Amino acid sequence: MRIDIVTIFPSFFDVLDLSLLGKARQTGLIDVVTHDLRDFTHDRHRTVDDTPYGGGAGMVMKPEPWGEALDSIVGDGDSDALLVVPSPAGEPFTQATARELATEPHLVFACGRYEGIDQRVVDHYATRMRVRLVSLGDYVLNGGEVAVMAMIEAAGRLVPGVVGNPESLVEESHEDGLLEYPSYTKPAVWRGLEVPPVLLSGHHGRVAEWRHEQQVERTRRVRPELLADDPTDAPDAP
Ligand SMILES: N#Cc1c(-c2ccc3ccn(Cc4ccc(CN5CCOCC5)cc4)c3c2)n[nH]c1N
Repeated sequence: MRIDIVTIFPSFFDVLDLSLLGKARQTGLIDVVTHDLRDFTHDRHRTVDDTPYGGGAGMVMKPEPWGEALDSIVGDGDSDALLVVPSPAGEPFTQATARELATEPHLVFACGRYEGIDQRVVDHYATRMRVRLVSLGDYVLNGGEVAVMAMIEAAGRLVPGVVGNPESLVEESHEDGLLEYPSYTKPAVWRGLEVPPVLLSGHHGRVAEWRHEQQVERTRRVRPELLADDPTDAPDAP
């Protein structure tokens, strides 16, 4: 997988050299390249923003640098790459979105700042490639970098070979539509708190049953809307 990130803060993504994704980069499973948007400006101040047409607070990111930056990545014709634009107005980023991104051979992330990117950038590239506006959640960040970091981590760990034990990806929160069960390790008693006895029983069937019950109970308590599609698990179900 090739990942290109356009941002005015390229060093923000240096942390991707660490941990799982660092190893994935070293082994060539995931190739991440950052591009400084200011390298695609031509004025002395390397200007990337200007005042909004129609008035309003804040500044909007100019289309010209974005056009030059994105053309340098995907060329000036049609592209098979997927352009992902973090935005408060985007579709919700979910585990399903992460799974979809993990199948893409080439992702290009456009990290906006200020009040966002001139709309014509999205409109122009939508004529030449797939473009998805995606939101990390219903809160306002100062730019796209934090969102892109989360999206790369969520999708990157699903790329085959990145996570050592693929089985660990199966029983995770949201993978099966439920929140994860509680986990325990040694010691068997800690500050007077015991590990649930079923987990010490060695009976795999009972352990699996208990873990699923915990998932359903936790999901019903914390995220009942995730159960709404399955009336047998819905809250107060008969
Ligand atoms: N993913 C994600 C995000 C983002 C996100 C993503 C990308 C950028 C680029 C700039 N910003 C700052 C910003 C602040 C406020 C607003 C709203 N105003 C715009 C002008 O009209 C009035 C309303 C927009 C942009 C960003 C925020 N926030 N929250 C998420 N889940």
